Amino acid sequence: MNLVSKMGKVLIIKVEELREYFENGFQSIGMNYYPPCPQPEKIVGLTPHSDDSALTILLEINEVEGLQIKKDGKWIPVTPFPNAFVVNIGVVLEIVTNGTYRSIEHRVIVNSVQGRLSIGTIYLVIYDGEMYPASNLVAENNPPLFKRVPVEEYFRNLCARKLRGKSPLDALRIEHVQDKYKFILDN
Ligand SMILES: O=C(O)CCC(=O)C(=O)O
Ligand SMILES: [Fe+2]
Repeated sequence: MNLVSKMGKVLIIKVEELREYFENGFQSIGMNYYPPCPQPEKIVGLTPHSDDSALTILLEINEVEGLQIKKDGKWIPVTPFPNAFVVNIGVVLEIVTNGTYRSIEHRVIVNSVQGRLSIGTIYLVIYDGEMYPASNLVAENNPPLFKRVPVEEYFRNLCARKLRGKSPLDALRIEHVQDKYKFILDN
């Protein structure tokens, strides 16, 4: 809540709205072990994905490289930093911040020498609520980029597919380009 509140303050999201979303959200924890592999180029540690959390806080326990983020179509390694967390924006915050904070696509690759250990906590919204862009971040010249969706429905759709390829977030995107063309045609 502390981290999310600070982000909300910077973006001028109403505190009540943040509470509604996050105060009774749940947190879970997961540990990942990527054993060394003699032919690392033939396998994937963790397939490319965006986190479906609000925030993910990750500790690369034994500081072995492997995490990569996709930037401008290229995979960039995230070099482990001693005693530091990696904080990832998840799709929930992307929706709430109306796209101001983006959830970045990432993956994990393995190596032939050293196993990699990480531990992540994910923080989520309340299950019986709805996800939608915060009201202060939506205006006539800044339309909502995502449709409002019940959290439960979003995660049901998410579980119906594998952790692969397009996120169900893409199904929620509102296309505004057409509105622009319509405006040009109408005028
Ligand atoms: O092991 C890692 O560094 C990343 C794990 C991850 O992306 C995840 O659990 O969602
Ligand atoms: Fe992840």
